[in-house]
Amino acid sequence: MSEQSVIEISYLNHYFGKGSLKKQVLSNINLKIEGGKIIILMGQSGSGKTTLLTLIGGLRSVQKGSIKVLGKELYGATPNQLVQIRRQIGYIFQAHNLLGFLTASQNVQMSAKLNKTIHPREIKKRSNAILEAVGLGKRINYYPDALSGGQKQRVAIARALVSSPQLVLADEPTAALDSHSGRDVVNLLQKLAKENNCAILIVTHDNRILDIADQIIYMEDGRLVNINEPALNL
Ligand SMILES: Nc1ncnc2c1ncn2[C@@H]1O[C@H](COP(=O)(O)OP(=O)(O)OP(=O)(O)O)[C@@H](O)[C@H]1O
Repeated sequence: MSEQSVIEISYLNHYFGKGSLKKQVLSNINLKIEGGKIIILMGQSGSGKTTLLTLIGGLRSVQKGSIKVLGKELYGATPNQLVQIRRQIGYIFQAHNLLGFLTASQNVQMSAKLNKTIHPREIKKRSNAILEAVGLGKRINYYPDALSGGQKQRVAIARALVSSPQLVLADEPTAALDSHSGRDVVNLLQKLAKENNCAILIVTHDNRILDIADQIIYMEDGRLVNINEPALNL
């Protein structure tokens, strides 16, 4: 799938509010992301990064324009179709959202269960194998409270990758981490992404992780500006 677009966005516009309070937050976004690529999305606070990420992730409805994710059009998609697409995407957020009453292994297994492609008998084995791969082999039965920030974020990565998604969306995955843990987490993300030929779109303010990107794109007032073409808008 490496040459095919995992994300294809054309003339996407998005608005918040109604009537005189209506405000345009995304303007004519066009973007293609291919399989296996790591794309970093940067931009000032309020420029529209999270709005774009949540639209791509099927977490809000497309109002105008087109977003195709893994070949499926999100514009006009029914809630049921959006659920199906969401199951094919791995999400990693700043607040890792682990369930405190489940162990690391159970948190990962729960995500794996949602993906009907994994045989029930394989779920535990796969979950523990991926925790091993992120360096938590000795912590699989720990509850989140007993793990450090970096370890929790590794569980979140394991959870996002357990079903081998072709797309991972990460919103500020290193924001809560010190520089050492942040570096570990992105190195891991890069390694696992390349192994699984998975595209990763990362929203970040963290300049220390830019080197892992195949491409860096900037957002300014709801518009995309490619770093390779700075004359366009900067
Ligand atoms: N639910 C909402 N209702 C109204 N306005 C919103 C809503 N969510 C975001 N906005 C506005 O849309 C614009 C884009 O917000 P968004 O969160 O996408 O920016 P961002 O680039 O991710 O910012 P940050 O880096 O601070 O997370 C901002 O002006 C914000 O105030």
